[in-house]
Amino acid sequence: MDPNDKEWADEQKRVHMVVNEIKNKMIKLRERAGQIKDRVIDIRKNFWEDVTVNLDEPDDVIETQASIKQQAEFLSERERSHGQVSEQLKTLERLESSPYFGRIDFSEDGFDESEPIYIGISSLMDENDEDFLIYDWRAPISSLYYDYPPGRAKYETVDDEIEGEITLKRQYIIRDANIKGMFDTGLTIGDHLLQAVLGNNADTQMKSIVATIQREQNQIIRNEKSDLLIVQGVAGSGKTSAALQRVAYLLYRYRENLSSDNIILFSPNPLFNSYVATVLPELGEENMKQTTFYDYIDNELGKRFTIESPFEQMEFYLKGHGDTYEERVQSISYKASIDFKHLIDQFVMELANSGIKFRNITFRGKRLITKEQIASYFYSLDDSMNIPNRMEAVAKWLLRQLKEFELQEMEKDWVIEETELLGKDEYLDVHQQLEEENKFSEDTFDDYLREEYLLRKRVVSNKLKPLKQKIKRLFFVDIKKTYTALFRKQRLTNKNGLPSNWKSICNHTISNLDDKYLTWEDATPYLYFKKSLLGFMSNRNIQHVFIDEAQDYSPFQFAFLKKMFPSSRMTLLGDINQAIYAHALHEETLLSGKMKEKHEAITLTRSYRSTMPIVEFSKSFMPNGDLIEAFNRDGDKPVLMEVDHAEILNEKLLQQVKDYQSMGHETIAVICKTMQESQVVYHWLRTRMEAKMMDASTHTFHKGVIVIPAYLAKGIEFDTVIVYNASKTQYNKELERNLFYTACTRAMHQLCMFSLGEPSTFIEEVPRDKYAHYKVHAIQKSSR
Ligand SMILES: Nc1ncnc2c1ncn2[C@@H]1O[C@H](COP(=O)(O)OP(=O)(O)OP(=O)(O)O)[C@@H](O)[C@H]1O
Repeated sequence: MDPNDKEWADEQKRVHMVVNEIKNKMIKLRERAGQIKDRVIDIRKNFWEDVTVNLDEPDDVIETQASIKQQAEFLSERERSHGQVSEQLKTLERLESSPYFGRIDFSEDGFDESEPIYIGISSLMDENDEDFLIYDWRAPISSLYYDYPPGRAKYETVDDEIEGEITLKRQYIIRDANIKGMFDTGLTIGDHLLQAVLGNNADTQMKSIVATIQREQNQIIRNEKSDLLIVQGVAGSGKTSAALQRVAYLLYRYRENLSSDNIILFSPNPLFNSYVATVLPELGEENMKQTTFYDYIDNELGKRFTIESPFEQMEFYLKGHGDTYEERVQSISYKASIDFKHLIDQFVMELANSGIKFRNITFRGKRLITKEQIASYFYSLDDSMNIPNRMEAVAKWLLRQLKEFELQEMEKDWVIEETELLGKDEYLDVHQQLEEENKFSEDTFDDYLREEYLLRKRVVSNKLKPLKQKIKRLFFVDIKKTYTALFRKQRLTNKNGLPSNWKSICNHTISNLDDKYLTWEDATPYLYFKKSLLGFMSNRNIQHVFIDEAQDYSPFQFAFLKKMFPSSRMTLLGDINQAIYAHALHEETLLSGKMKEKHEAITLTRSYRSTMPIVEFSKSFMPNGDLIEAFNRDGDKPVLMEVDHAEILNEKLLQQVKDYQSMGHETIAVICKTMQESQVVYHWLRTRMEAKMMDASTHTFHKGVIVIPAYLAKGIEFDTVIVYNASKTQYNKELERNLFYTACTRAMHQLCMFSLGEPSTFIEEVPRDKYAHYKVHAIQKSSR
């Protein structure tokens, strides 16, 4: 639409009117914030003046306490409302520059007039608080905007379905209260706007997509019915974006009962956490809890074990050779399976009758209760109780035993000696206690004995405290030894379904456990086993669990998470084509459509991240690639440069990076296959230009030239991608197909692949017209 149109002028007038209203509201709110702040300062200053303090009689003490409590509540209520007003101000500040991005004119059946609905990141009422000037994008009526082209349409309210006709659908780009662009749109939400958004440079932080959410993405965002929602979406189809806008939607929809603390997102790596950190705050919401599955496990087991990270496991896998390589691949695959979980469950059932290993309870080098006594008590308990409940009963029994022991121990010489070593404070404390308890005792000798008694009690109790705490934490169960017994026992079996190298796998597992080392494939089963004995203490505070890159979770890991969050709704998002972990090779991934649990599945087939030529190229070597659809954004064909010397490769790489920089690209990723390769490339590059290395410990994402292994680039995107060595020797095995696909699909605008020698078989599968192929024999010379 043209800025000279009358309609444009009218719309601009409305923007000014709305922005004026926002400004007025801000003035009023600032005034209110100031008043509340003054009041808060006032209350803090005069806190004690307004409290009646009287400690003469017990009744007076109670009254004083009540008075203090009341005053404290009054203060925190004021502080809370100050917080709320500040939040409202922040939202208005966000609206001030760009109050809305969309409009639909909707005429509800049964009403004559069609009403314009303006949609923005938050609602805004008019001066009299009667009419909506802006509707929040998450309001029920706003779904019309995302779901329908002009014509018949309907939306659901909490208890009704409203039908009618959309007579107009319009999009705006508004910056600093000026309309920069305005489009009337048809079927999909603004190709124009989407083209503009996707054509921008990559950012180090993900952006919100509320202005251009597509219909199929909206289905994910607003899904309220499913307890388990599984999204299979091709690379760049907006899975992560949809997940984050879904969090914002849920926080709005259930704002009475749901807060960001009730939502957890499992993300693929620490870098990803910072990459997505700004989306929710941009939408006026707080971030949900975020963790990686590794951090979650490490938090539980990291004190007792060194735990291999999934990336270390990946490095092992990608090396592709070694004496025990095949055996370990088998082990990874089996330990990821539900069969292995069944094996553990079966073992736990047997342990209910015998076999759990316990630890002796010792104190000052002396065995107080032997492991045999504990075992005998445990197995004497009613076996209709489950194991964790029996463990709790054992803990209580042990604490009772300790209490008896404590009384006996008080008489020992060492205790008397230690009372002499107690500090002045302890003496004073005991003296005071005695004074309170024996206020009117006049017998000094008696008082002395009592004092001594209390001191001895204190010495023993202090000494026993750590032991009691350990008992409460059920440390008397020797989990490692019990778990090891599973493999000792198992290595004798040769059942169907077990890997052919099972005996050897068992031996390796035992030796790792002895060394307090957990491989990544062992970590979840071990924790699952531990919790099967000690109790899951499931996290009922979490109401929604989001798992991004869900294809990388094994069926065992998923079953574990279900058990940890039994009452939570789950949203799993992933792409089977990006499954790169070894267990995914033989085992089903969560997204392969064979999930047994009741679930709803949504498929996203359209890729928004990369230009059409990049999508066309990368889908050509993927099975079912024809189901991947490219968003229509033009760009250069991917380039393959085949070189015959590592030196030439490096020189060409340098040249290519410089070319991309001169084209204005800001994030340029050199993607390698392994960490080792990345380090070599990084060391070469950084002596010639500014470059950064990203490894598993990188927590923030910066613009510039980045060297990164493919598996760490998951979930993020770059203006341009250079695949360092896309040769046949590097990308050949089936899982390497997915790794290569993941690498290529990180590119938004340009993709270049170098190949030292013959190119990867995957590239050979791509029709020749989908990429440019250059063979470079010497640095200056290149031929087509
Ligand atoms: N509706 C949309 N409007 C604007 N941009 C979008 C939309 N959907 C996706 N995008 C953009 O496409 C890119 C890819 O999105 P996102 O990272 O959410 O995809 P993904 O499916 O999680 O990708 P992958 O699995 O490859 O990591 C992002 O830059 C995102 O902003």
